[in-house]
Amino acid sequence: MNTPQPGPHPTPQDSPQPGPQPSLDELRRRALAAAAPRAADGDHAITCERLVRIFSTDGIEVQALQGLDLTVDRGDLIALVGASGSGKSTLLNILAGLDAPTAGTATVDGHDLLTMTAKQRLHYRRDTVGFIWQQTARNLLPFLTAAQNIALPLQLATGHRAARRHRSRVDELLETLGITDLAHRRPAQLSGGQQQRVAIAVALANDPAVLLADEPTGELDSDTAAAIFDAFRTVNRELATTIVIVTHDPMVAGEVRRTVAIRDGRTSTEVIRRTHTDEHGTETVHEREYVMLDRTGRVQLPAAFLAALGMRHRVAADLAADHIALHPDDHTP
Ligand SMILES: Nc1ncnc2c1ncn2[C@@H]1O[C@H](COP(=O)(O)OP(=O)(O)OP(=O)(O)O)[C@@H](O)[C@H]1O
Repeated sequence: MNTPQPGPHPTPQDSPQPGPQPSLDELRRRALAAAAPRAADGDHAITCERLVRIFSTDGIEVQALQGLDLTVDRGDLIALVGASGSGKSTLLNILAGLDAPTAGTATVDGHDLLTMTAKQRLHYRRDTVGFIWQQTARNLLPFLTAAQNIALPLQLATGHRAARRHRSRVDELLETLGITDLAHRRPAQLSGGQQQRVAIAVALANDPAVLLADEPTGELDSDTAAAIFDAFRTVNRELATTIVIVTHDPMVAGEVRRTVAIRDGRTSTEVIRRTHTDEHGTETVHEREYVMLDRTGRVQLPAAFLAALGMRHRVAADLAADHIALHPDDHTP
């Protein structure tokens, strides 16, 4: 509780003496310093704080991201879910370096996405992130074979100098994704699921720190979608790549350890799944839903919980040894 403390009232002597006004440059420097991201956190592949993206079209402003907070640990595999228009693709495009945020902070593998120059953004897109689109045809060049598609980002990064190294990287990715026998086929000779496997290999070619996928199973039937998710899990396990997948598919969201829900341009709740193996080797999966806690201590409680207990404008908060209890407001004036 922030109770005002009794104390001496300020007197004219206590008031700051008028001094020279700071220059515009000085004010700008202070504002930038205050807004600067905190020191890069070694454990986090992705950190977003109070991320804002405003689109202006025909004089109308849409606030697609409204102060979104998200951290993703290195090596994590997470699903981002949310209703249409909640801001999932906007977030993914920012993380991919395809779009720039309006305000807030966003750091991926130590790269500050707000202050990047156009040239740095180009390098970032090529070396730090891999991206997979929903439209299978958009991920691959139709006139190249699967192996040539995978080799292309390597050649763009280092030229043709390291051809032998490129070949072994292509072979390694074909094998990890179980598509070695498809190496010489063009996209039109592959099924949708096979094309997405090749697309994952293309996105991984330059060994990115983070792999981003926007509805990668949206055009696939459920069996093929499950197989693609298996491929993501294999890549995550074997190559330790951090993976963020936007999806509408509740089945897909149920397949990852962490599912983060976005609502109205903010992260709202997340579900963490833990697998427990007992002494007989039997596995059980435990699920727990969490709400986000931001740096100022704000939490967004699930609407269904609030409605169930009739909680509206305020709640009574009590601190216990290991939890905080929230009770409906029973205060009668
Ligand atoms: N380029 C743009 N110009 C104007 N408004 C945009 C633009 N891109 C997105 N928006 C708006 O921002 C909001 C969030 O859109 P976004 O595409 O991120 O949602 P989404 O959660 O990915 O939706 P979906 O699941 O339907 O793809 C929407 O209101 C959308 O209309």
